[in-house]
Parts: sequence; structure tokens; C-alpha cells
Amino acid sequence: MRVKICGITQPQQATAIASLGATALGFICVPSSPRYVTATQIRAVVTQLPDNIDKIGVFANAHIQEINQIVQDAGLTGVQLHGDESPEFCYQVRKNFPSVEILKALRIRSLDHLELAAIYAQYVDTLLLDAYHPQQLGGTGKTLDWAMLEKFHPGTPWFLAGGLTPANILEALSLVNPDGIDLSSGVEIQPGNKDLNKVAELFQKLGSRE
Ligand SMILES: O=C(O)c1ccccc1N[C@@H]1O[C@H](COP(=O)(O)O)[C@@H](O)[C@H]1O
Repeated sequence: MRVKICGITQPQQATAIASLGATALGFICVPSSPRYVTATQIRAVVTQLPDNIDKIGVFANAHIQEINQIVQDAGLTGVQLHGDESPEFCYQVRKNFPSVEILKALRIRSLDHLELAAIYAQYVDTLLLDAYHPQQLGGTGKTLDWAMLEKFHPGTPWFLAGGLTPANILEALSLVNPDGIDLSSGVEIQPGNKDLNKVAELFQKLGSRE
């Protein structure tokens, strides 16, 4: 299973988290976030990481030119669209970057909202389900109703996100069968400062399932 740890700001923490077993690291390119990092800061982290780690930039309602610039300057291998981007916009990003993984985050309010997944699945490589929060775009620590996702099979790979922690990950995975998981605030001391003990605990819990 893919494991993405998001909201990375510090190079030493990135390499430690990769060594612990993360397959992907996420960098928040949303200026209003307390976890925001510039392309220069991301590049400083990315150059320290092994090639097999996915380096994913998280954007929300950004202009396509800005995404283009940051992908190139930072050396990203993936783009996560976490705002209100339309399927057409996702398709434009996909066309601009054929060799970059495009992920669309859906902030799920209700069962009806899950129907959007089938539409977006046609235009992106990967979906990511996060919990809806009326004031914040992401990194909220709010969980989804996992039972609602027991039969979720969108026809494209997908990540489960939203309020996952070392304490609740096994319960979540007993109900849901995603291709990957994505954690941010659940493995933090404060926004952008990751708690390596919690990350280690996460991988220990995941290891206990095998
Ligand atoms: O983390 C942020 O600050 C953020 C800001 C804007 C868009 C997305 C953001 N983070 C994403 O939120 C989810 C879940 O986070 P959490 O585990 O509930 O804290 C994750 O996909 C992050 O990429």
C-alpha cells in the first residue's frame, strides 16, 4: 500500500520519514496554509530524497501557469489538486504533464458527493478522498465516515485521507480498502513539524497487518 505523509517542511524530517517507509511525501503549495512551502524550499528537500519516493505538490485553485512553474522549479513528480478544480481543469493539467501523476482530492460532504469520483476518475491518475470542512481546505484532522466507503471502487487508484492517525489507522483499514493512505496533522507536533515517533508508530501498526 502507498503511504503518503503530507505537509513536509524540513529536509531532515523528509529523509527520516522516507527511511521509515513512506512511499510519497507531500508539499503544501497553498499560500494560506500554515504548512506552505515555496518551490525553492521544496527543491531543497526533493534533492535529498531517493528517486523511488513520490514528491507531490498540493495545490488549491491555483492558476495552471503557477502549477507549471512550481512543478519544474521544485522537481515534483505529482500534483494534488485539493480545491474546486473542474474535471476540465484536471484534464488540462494532465495534458501539460504527461509524466507527472495527477491526483484530484475530493472533499466529501455526503454519500451523493461520492458520485463525483466516477467523473474525475476519467481525467486524473489517482483520486484522494478527504473530509469536508466549511472553513479549511485540508490538513483539518477531520475524518470521513469510513463505513460509507466500504463499497467505494472508483475504477482508478485512490488514497484515503482525512484525520488518519496511528491510533485510528487500523480501524479505518478494517472498513475501507484504498490503494494508499495520506496523513498530515495526525503525525504532527504542530503544523509542518512532523512527529517522527508518531510516523514510526504508524509504520509499526501497518506492519502488524501483514
Ligand atoms: O495540510 C494543509 O495545510 C492543506 C492545505 C490546503 C489543502 C490541503 C492540505 N492538506 C491535505 O489535507 C489532507 C488531510 O489532512 P489531515 O490528515 O486531515 O491533516 C491531506 O491530503 C493533505 O494533503
